[in-house]
Amino acid sequence: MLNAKPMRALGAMSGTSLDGVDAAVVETDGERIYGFGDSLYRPYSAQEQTVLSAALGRWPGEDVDEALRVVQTAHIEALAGFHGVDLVGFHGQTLAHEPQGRGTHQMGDGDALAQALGVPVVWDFRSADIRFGGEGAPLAPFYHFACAQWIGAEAPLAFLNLGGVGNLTWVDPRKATPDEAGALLAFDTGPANAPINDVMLERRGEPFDRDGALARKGTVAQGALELFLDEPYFLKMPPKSLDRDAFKDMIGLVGELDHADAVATLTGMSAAAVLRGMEHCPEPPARLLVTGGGRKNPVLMEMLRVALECPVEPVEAVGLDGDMLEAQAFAHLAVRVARGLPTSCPGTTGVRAGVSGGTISRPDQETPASGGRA
Ligand SMILES: Nc1ncnc2c1ncn2[C@@H]1O[C@H](COP(=O)(O)OP(=O)(O)OP(=O)(O)O)[C@@H](O)[C@H]1O
Ligand SMILES: CC(=O)N[C@H]1[C@@H]2OC[C@@H](O2)[C@@H](O)[C@@H]1O[C@H](C)C(=O)O
Repeated sequence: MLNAKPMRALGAMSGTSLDGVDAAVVETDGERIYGFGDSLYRPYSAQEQTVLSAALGRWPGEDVDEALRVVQTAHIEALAGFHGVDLVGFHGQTLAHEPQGRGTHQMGDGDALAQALGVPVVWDFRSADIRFGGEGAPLAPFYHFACAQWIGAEAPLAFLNLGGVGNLTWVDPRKATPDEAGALLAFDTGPANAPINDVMLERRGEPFDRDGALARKGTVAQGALELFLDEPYFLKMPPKSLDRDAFKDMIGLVGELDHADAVATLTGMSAAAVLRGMEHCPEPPARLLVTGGGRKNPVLMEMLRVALECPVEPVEAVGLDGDMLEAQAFAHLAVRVARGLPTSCPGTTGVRAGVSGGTISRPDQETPASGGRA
């Protein structure tokens, strides 16, 4: 592959926990990371979250107008202050995900965003992968490969994202490219924060279990944990992916428990799902680097540490930003799409062969690069 000039790409991610939009700049040619730029978090208001929650499970053509307005407005507010950007990677808001059924729905209008920002926008990253037999997720693994090289890793390691859903990427940084056979194995581990958040909201009126404070006071109910681990998903070989609410029924398993035991048990379930996932690693990783909001939950992190032989650290241990890694991933992937490079491969989504997902929308008039944020 000829060397390409690095671009200043701006990625935007609105994740399954519906907390807000993360936006971050990466200098990248889609293969290597050259540096990081500015970043910004634009939270959704409680009212916006209510609108988005109500739209979960809906497909294109169903009643999503109000939710679409929330997503578009929040993204324009988050992204408009960045200048000197060559390309935007716009993930959108996942409302529904059925790779073997109706497909996947990342709500968002990349055309309108390109017009509003005056910058080309890459969006709809997941559909092409599903068309070619893949799960459509996870897609961050190609960026994890670039991160492994950026930090100079020489032995296989793993990245774990603890968002609403958990996903694990095993990386062999000795391979030349992410789509080389054996370079990556990735899949969703199971629910991570989503069920904890749902129960915290329902029982305590709080959006999440800050610092694992409630889980720490409770005890994991072993019976419920075992029932959870009987789910056929855990026996399935990767690649595999999940919808946010695929495990909604697990909340019923803790229905009879008091608040602290319920949250401790859901936290234990998230950790146990990761531990099951680790068994799929082709060889033991030298370390497990954790990104996403769950890395800030010390109870969850401790459950992983006591059960695993390798060090379990937040990605900050290697100088990466765990709040922005997914936004950066979609910046990096946008550049890959612009260059026609694959964004997924059999090891990451089960797609038949490497495929470059994403649609590029160009504005009628591009905004000249200028100074400012990023
Ligand atoms: N201090 C904290 N203590 C405990 N949990 C936390 C803390 N900070 C964040 N979290 C959890 O992390 C979640 C946000 O994580 P993140 O932003 O990675 O999710 P997401 O990107 O929306 O999800 P996904 O990766 O599934 O799309 C919060 O909803 C909360 O559950
Ligand atoms: C369909 C969808 O939006 N999936 C998300 C979700 O959130 C975490 C996990 O489930 C992962 O599969 C994916 O996001 C990350 C960014 C990914 O594609 O790598």
